[in-house]
Amino acid sequence: MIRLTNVGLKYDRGPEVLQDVTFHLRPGSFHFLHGESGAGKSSLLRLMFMSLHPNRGEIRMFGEDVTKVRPQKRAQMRRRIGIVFQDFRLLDHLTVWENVALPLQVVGKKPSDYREDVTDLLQWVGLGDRMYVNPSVLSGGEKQRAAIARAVIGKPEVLLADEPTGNVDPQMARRLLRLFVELNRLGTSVVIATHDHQLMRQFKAPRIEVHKGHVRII
Ligand SMILES: Nc1ncnc2c1ncn2[C@@H]1O[C@H](COP(=O)(O)OP(=O)(O)OP(=O)(O)O)[C@@H](O)[C@H]1O
Repeated sequence: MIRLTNVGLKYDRGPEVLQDVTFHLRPGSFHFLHGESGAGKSSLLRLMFMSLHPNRGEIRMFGEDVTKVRPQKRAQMRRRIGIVFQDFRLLDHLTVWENVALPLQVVGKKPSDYREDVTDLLQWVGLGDRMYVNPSVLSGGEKQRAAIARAVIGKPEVLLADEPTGNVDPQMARRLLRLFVELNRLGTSVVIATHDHQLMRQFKAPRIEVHKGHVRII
């Protein structure tokens, strides 16, 4: 499903921030992505989301070599991936509800087919009374929950989440983890970048460890 072989990444003329990264994530797998600040976790997620290109090596997503596919095909492949960015990237000209509905709208689903699901999910993540406001008025934790709802609503084949519980209290972090586990149970491959040791203790899963640009799965 996701296969990286001897991948190297550098920004501009800087040093390689990821070196010789090789791993394979199977369909339906669940991994935490862990490493010190600046180790390269977000960069690795962006490579898997195909928004960054490696300087060397090969990345295959859904069986395709991502550096060889046309931009239009890459955009189609991205629709199979749910992503939670560290900076949320909610669209401020839409309501929270519309943001969460967007992934379903872009794949041509009818509003009548998803109206209830979007509302139910927003209630589940504790945003039942914030659905029709603009994301700009939300707190950091509320934005994070909206971004998570948007990433999971379409039951993507792959979910990539960058510190998805960084702005919420431990109880909400557990609730959100349950959402990721449930999605994984339905077949989604999940990768969650986190510093949260408590979260990693609550759910035993292999870790993709990033240390000084090197990656290993433990
Ligand atoms: N756009 C960029 N241009 C130049 N260097 C970058 C860029 N983005 C990241 N880096 C560098 O790449 C390295 C890895 O950064 P990355 O954000 O992937 O780490 P991280 O493990 O996600 O860190 P954190 O846990 O603090 O979010 C860092 O040294 C960072 O300074």
